[in-house]
Amino acid sequence: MLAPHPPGGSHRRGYSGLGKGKVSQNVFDKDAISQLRKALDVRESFESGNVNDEAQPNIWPPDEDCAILVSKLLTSIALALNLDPAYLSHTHSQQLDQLRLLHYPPFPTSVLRWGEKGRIEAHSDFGTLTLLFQDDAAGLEVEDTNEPERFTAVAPVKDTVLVNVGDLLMRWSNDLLRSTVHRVVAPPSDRLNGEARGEDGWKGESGGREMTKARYSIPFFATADPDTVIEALPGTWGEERPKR
Ligand SMILES: O=C(O)CCC(=O)C(=O)O
Ligand SMILES: [Fe+2]
Repeated sequence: MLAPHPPGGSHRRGYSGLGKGKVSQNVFDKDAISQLRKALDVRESFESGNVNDEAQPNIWPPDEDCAILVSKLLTSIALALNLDPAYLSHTHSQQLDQLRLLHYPPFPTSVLRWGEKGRIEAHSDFGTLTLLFQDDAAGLEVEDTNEPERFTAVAPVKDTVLVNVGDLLMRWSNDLLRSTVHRVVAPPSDRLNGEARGEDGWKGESGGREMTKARYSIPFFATADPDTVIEALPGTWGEERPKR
């Protein structure tokens, strides 16, 4: 838990996990309150407030570590391209990053597999690099860069960060580094028994009662400072490989 609500009720900011809170507003008797607290509410929450409220400072997940990792990756990429090590990382000095907290609720597998509803359609990310933290729910797929429409499942690996190249870095590297088209669908393990499309949709033998479990993921999108001039990086173009 990266942004925990402080213990007690006075600093009302940050994240409270399931079963951490209990509203006891209309109960005043001490014994009754302690009795009530034994059965904690099944709820999680995140609280924030006015940025100028000094008495109640907001508590956000730290993103400094992500920015440091992005900087290290950019340094490695610069070295691999025979550039000055800081060539790319110094363009991220303003850290105009975006952190997205994603929750895909449990959903009937037949609806997801038949494509009536999706989790996230095929797309590429727009910045330079994306760090993706995912749980063990699976369902992420990447498109084959040589064969459009052919997707491969990306199995989640515990305690790892998945890195995607974004469109800006692809443009900048004159398409040497390709941005990955990716999507989230029902995981392969959720194939339906006797999978087949009935008259009323893709239901399988069980009549479409299976549920695909919830998925949580956190992408961290990095991008270059707005005054960065994006033109094909030295070494990524030449007679054989003209600038795009
Ligand atoms: O849930 C995921 O892992 C993918 C999220 C994603 O691709 C995005 O938000 O751009
Ligand atoms: Fe994405």
